[in-house]
Amino acid sequence: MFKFNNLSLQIGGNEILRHMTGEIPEGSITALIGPNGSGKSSLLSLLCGLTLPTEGEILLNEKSLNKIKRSIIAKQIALLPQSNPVPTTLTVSDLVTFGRHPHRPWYKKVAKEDKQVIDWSMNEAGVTAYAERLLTDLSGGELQRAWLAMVLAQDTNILMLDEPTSWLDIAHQVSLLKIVRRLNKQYNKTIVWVLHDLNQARQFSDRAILINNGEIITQGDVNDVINAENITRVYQTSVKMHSLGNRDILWPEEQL
Ligand SMILES: Nc1ncnc2c1ncn2[C@@H]1O[C@H](COP(=O)(O)OP(=O)(O)OP(=O)(O)O)[C@@H](O)[C@H]1O
Repeated sequence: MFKFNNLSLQIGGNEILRHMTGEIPEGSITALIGPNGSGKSSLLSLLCGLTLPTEGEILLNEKSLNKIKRSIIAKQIALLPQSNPVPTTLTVSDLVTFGRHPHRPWYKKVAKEDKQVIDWSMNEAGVTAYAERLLTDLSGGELQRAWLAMVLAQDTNILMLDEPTSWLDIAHQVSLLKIVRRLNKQYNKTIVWVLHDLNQARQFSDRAILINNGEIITQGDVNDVINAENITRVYQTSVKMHSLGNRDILWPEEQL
């Protein structure tokens, strides 16, 4: 699906990303992990075609991403950014309807098929009950799920989610992680997400790309990448793997 080769990004003379080479296989769930400021969102932005690399190339299904029209990319890739400005006059259902934008001309009425996808998306994200509420009247977690519904309504094969669980309580975190994994299994959607919770990343992803200081340190099977040795080295805090029931949990060694 995605292959990227020797990607570098400079902004205002600062080297943000350096010589990144890797791949994201079709139908996989890939977690981008790494400390704050390491370059995860910047890589996501390049993969969506929102930012152009200073050097290197991204291939989407063997085709150079910068040669694909934005209107075509919008039908293939949906992005949930880390933070969004909140439009003050929109309701949840207005926002989710915007998700259909790549599939219908703006001057046309919402078709029956669009309406079905909008309703399905709101239901999946758990926002149907407050569909007619203004975005400004929602809590942080409710708002996050409204944005997720908009992304789902875009109905793309690739979902890029930048810290989708921030603002969510633990029940809604698990619910979102499960929704995304079900979309992956049921519809073979390719998922790339930035997750700070390394145990969640390990449990819900197939692969991981570990980034530090704008470089890829390692990538591959999530269990090979997210281990105590790699995490201790890159995050510079000592962690250990513990068995809890039938699961391994990564936990800091530092005593509080
Ligand atoms: N437009 C910009 N101009 C200058 N520096 C930038 C710009 N965008 C990002 N950076 C810098 O690039 C580095 C990587 O940022 P990025 O947002 O990709 O990191 P991240 O790994 O997603 O971080 P976090 O986990 O904190 O969200 C940071 O040092 C950031 O300050």
